[in-house]
Amino acid sequence: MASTITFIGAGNMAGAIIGGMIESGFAPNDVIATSPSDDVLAPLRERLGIRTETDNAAAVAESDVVVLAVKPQIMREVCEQMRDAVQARRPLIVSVAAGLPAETLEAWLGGELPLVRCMPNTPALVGAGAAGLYANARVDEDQRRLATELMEAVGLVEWVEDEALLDAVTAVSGSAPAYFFLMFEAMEEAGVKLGLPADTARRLAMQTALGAAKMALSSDKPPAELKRNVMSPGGTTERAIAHLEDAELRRIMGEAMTACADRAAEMADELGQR
Ligand SMILES: NC(=O)C1=CN([C@@H]2O[C@H](COP(=O)(O)OP(=O)(O)OC[C@H]3O[C@@H](n4cnc5c(N)ncnc54)[C@H](O)[C@@H]3O)[C@@H](O)[C@H]2O)C=CC1
Ligand SMILES: O=C(O)[C@@H]1CCC=N1
Repeated sequence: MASTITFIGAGNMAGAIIGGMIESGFAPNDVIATSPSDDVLAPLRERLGIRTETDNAAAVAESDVVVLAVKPQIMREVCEQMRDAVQARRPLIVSVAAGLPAETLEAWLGGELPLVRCMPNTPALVGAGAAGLYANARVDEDQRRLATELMEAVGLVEWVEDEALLDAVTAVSGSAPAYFFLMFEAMEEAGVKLGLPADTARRLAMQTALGAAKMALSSDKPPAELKRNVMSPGGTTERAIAHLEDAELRRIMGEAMTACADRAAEMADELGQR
């Protein structure tokens, strides 16, 4: 039996997951997206053929899975407003919100609910997402499979058994597309300084990132060895890599990712304790 999956919130993340789901063959009629504004919903409805609803509780009343995809800052209010509908239906809850703990979300929704916390990323839109998932003790095997199926429709799924590790997942994949986009910006700017047209530099940098990722994923060699294979002794790459190592790229990445994970934990404190 097909499950009805409702997305509460229809912004960047929900749009990316829904787009990937439809692309991978989920029936548009089984998917509902909600938002207070029909202006947000209309393009999704028209582009993807999914159902939409401005009333969260009405959508929940016919759902088997409810994906919480609003900003963490308004999550409490949104959960409390649909608490009765959730308790009447008891669907599987999947939260994609950064930071917010499973226990807090479950309490805001009235308690005793199967809940999966998921940290996805926006490349889900092109079927190349990477998500970390954590299930609370009420999630049964079928629900675990359903959550896996939902997120595998848009990319890689890795389960973690310790909820705190989702902060690490946020640093490694949730926020990480932005690190690579920053790298693209920097490479394009440098390419232009070296004389290339901007669009040429951009295309070359992006294709190279795609190639490097595909190659690393399909190789049994570790990245360090693949890197060494590009570095001819006394050649150009060696010079570039030495510069990046001297500039302590590893330390900078470590600090940025620690800041990211710390912020996820901080958000849980800020938002969960109200
Ligand atoms: N953007 C990203 O790369 C990632 C975001 N997330 C998480 O996804 C969640 C959503 O983030 P974004 O999609 O970036 O935000 P967004 O601002 O693009 O989307 C939020 C959506 O919620 C809707 N909304 C506002 N009030 C509502 C209400 N009362 N009922 C229903 N919908 C309502 C808005 O219309 C908007 O469409 C956040 O909790 C964030 O932590 C997680 C991983 C990656
Ligand atoms: O920046 C954020 O808070 C969200 C969560 C992970 C990616 N975007």
